[in-house]
Amino acid sequence: MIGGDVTDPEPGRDWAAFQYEIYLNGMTGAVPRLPADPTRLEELAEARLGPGPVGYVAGSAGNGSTERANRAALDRHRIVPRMLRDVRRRDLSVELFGARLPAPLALAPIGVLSIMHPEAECAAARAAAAQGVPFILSSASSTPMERVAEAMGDGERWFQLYWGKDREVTRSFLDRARACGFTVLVVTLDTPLLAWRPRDLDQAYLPFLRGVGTANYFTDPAFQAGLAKPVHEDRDAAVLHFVRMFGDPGKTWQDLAFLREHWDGPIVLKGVLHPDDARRAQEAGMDGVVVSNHGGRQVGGSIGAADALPGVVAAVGDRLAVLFDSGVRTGDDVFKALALGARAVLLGRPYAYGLGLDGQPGVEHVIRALLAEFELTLALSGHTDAAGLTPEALG
Ligand SMILES: Cc1cc2nc3c(=O)[nH]c(=O)nc-3n(C[C@H](O)[C@H](O)[C@H](O)COP(=O)(O)O)c2cc1C
Ligand SMILES: CC(C)CC(=O)C(=O)O
Repeated sequence: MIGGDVTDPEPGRDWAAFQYEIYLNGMTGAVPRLPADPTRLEELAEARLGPGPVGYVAGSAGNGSTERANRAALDRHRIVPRMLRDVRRRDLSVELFGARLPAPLALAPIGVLSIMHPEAECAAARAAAAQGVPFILSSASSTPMERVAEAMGDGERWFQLYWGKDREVTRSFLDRARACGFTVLVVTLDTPLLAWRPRDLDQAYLPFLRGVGTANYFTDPAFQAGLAKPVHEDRDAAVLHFVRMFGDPGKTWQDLAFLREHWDGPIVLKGVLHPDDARRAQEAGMDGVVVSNHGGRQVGGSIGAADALPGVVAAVGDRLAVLFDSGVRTGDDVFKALALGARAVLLGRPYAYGLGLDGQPGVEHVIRALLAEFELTLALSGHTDAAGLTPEALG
């Protein structure tokens, strides 16, 4: 039986070595805990956790056409591999907001993760930290940000803000996030209201109404100040207050000045799909945008996110960091997004399924599999630097 390293790895950087780890473990009879094909995760998670929680994660706005458009847009772009280009040394690292990341990947903000696993955000954040990938903590996490920050040690952490109606709560969230060592603020623009989501409506499954995803709010002094009675005395009233204030359909571009004033670090606007909105982000002093349609969960019939990416990159790519999510499932999706001009991608639903199936190791498996496949795709297509990909790599 072969033992030891078979891939000449540089420790901690050779993502592709995961491929041989799986083969070699399998040869000793160890059954892989999760499949290598990420598209099987949803089905396995549903079998394990049932239709409510997995339906919430998998569900979309309207009839799901935006989610399908996300896949179609990525599938339409094709890689044109080049040969004989010496791809022994590969560099997946990228520079983002003054930090060097080992790979062009962060975990997308996903709220309410306790519906998938009891260790919820703490397990996902630890997995991200162990793999050197930034973890973006949702405002609607099921664990208070202080506990998640403590669980993940010195791992790179960004904070996603749901920019609600109460300024004092926003100010307090920013203060708490800063104190917890979150470096980048990700402001989600596409969720001022919750979309029409038929699957959740038919199952009457909305985590907040069950008190999940409210932990940052219920532990917040500014939020508590808006309640007639303490949370433990009237939980239903606290949930209703949360539902009423977490989104704000009244916000406009002018309001960004408040965030710029109260957050010193980089600010990234998530949910930008139009080049003019990207230009407005730049004019408002923002540092980056995430081209995203929230995984098709907000606007049915929307443009596929990868179809929106080239226009946004052309508008602001030389001045702002353009990130991408919505539909990323495989290593070749990461390759395509980078070739279209994204600096990094955010991974969404697949890591939530990995969490549901196997907690922290499940999330680590999903991250490693994605990056192994990306590194192999990069090399087999004749490229060595993630940061150097351009549209020329595509047909
Ligand atoms: C269950 C679930 C909860 C989410 N919660 C948030 C959230 O709290 N904040 C946010 O900005 N985006 C949230 N998102 C959107 C993700 O950050 C990301 O944009 C989306 O999952 C990308 O689509 P994909 O998972 O299909 O690739 C959520 C997505 C899912 C599936
Ligand atoms: C509406 C949110 C608070 C959670 C979310 O972003 C989502 O479910 O897509």
